[in-house]
Amino acid sequence: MNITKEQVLQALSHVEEPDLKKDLVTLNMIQDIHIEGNKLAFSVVLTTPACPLKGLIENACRNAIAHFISKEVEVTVIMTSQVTTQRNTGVPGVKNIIAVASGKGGVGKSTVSVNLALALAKTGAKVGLIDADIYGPSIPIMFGLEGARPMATQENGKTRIEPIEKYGIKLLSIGFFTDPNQPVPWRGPMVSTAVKQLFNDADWGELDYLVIDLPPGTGDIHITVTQSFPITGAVVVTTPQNVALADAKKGIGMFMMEAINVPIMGIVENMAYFTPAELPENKYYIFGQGGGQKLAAQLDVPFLGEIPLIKGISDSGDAGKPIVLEEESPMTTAFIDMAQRVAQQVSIRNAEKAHILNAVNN
Ligand SMILES: Nc1ncnc2c1ncn2[C@@H]1O[C@H](COP(=O)(O)OP(=O)(O)OP(=O)(O)O)[C@@H](O)[C@H]1O
Repeated sequence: MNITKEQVLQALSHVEEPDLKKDLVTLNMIQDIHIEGNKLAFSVVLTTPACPLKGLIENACRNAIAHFISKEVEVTVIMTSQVTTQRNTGVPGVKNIIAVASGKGGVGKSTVSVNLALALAKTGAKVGLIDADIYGPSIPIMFGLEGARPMATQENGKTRIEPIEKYGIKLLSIGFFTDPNQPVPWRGPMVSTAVKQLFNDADWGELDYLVIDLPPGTGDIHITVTQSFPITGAVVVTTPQNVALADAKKGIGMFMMEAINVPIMGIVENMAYFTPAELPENKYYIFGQGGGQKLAAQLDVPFLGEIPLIKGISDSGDAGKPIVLEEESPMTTAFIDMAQRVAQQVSIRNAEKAHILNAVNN
């Protein structure tokens, strides 16, 4: 059989990337085509290793080759990725900044930030995490790093902070620089300077995603961060109760304000239902069902998933080993699904931005 590269590209131009709504060839996602007799190999370069549609896209490619060329072709598809970016994040080497916020305190914003960062890393992405929650930095405890002090060096009169590496991600917490036994009353300008240093003075290296755990509510830090660094998008965490949902709505309203203008990547409903460890298929919606989903529909923003209330989540946080690190548990699946949806939103935003930039330049 004589297959040509043109035939392969022609066949694969019938495969659409479901999120980006263009075909794989136009999106330049097909690379390294090798043909030897009836053997064909090529790479599909996805926009994130956390792509939830990986399997679907691979199958569509195989079907297109069988349909448009021949069923006799032996196809090897290599699924790889190159995370996209469309803006200068203000932090060299960092492609995307994802802010995690909540209207109310205690809804599980830090739990979601940590498990989101680790889930993205688990899919193969390069990930960093900043804990900017000055009122209660909980990330040191969740990583078993209480009392840790990151290395700092002086370079040409500038301080360089080395983020701490654990469980495959790089992290810095405002808590590494304060004494938990002597809470300092932070003043506005001090906070802004300290938080900016976590971005600017740290050696983050190359990162696909930098996740930032913001303090609850809306305040100075939100304004500092969103105005100093172009955020790819915000993930808003809520619990199902009406008070939490009302506060989440306020939080989303803040990001949507003209002066702030951060895209909302979606809502995560934490503690959505209770599941007993011994009966994981039983779901008890003790605080009411579907509130997060309804809010997302009302505000026309994506819904990123429900995370159950499970004692293991809080135990693992306290024990310094977040639950998503467990190999096989329904919780790991819930957090990985959520992380995939977040990565999907990042890719969609970046593609939309590229489209707008192209339209402006042409
Ligand atoms: N899905 C869950 N199941 C069980 N416990 C949870 C869950 N999510 C969070 N928790 C627990 O609830 C408490 C608060 O969570 P977390 O610190 O993540 O909230 P937060 O919104 O970041 O709080 P803060 O307002 O202090 O920043 C922690 O003890 C955490 O372990």
